[in-house]
Amino acid sequence: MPREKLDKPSVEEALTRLEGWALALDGLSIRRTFTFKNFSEAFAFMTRSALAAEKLDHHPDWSNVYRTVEVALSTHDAGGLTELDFELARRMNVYARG
Ligand SMILES: C[C@H](O)[C@H](O)[C@H]1CNC2=NC(N)=NC(=O)C2=N1
Repeated sequence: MPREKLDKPSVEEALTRLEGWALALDGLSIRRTFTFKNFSEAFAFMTRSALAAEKLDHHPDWSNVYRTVEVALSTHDAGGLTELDFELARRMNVYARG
């Protein structure tokens, strides 16, 4: 999976095909807040996402409060967004659907 930084038009195009995520104000990450029925569902989502992150060798910046999970994805090594961020975001959207 490529780790080259995507240019702004590519980021904007990828975002139009990605439900629920927004570009951070600084343009360096994409963000989404997921809300679940309860803590167990939130934590199950985090477990699945963590395993996917390990497989991709690409890891979320996230925090969990009770039944919400706030996620920011960026590629620190590239100093911005890459295809890996969008791949992990797509997988997280699938896991959130249950
Ligand atoms: C050496 C290792 O591949 C890198 O440090 C990876 C690990 N996971 C990572 N995750 C994220 N989100 N960004 C990175 O730049 C990154 N780099």
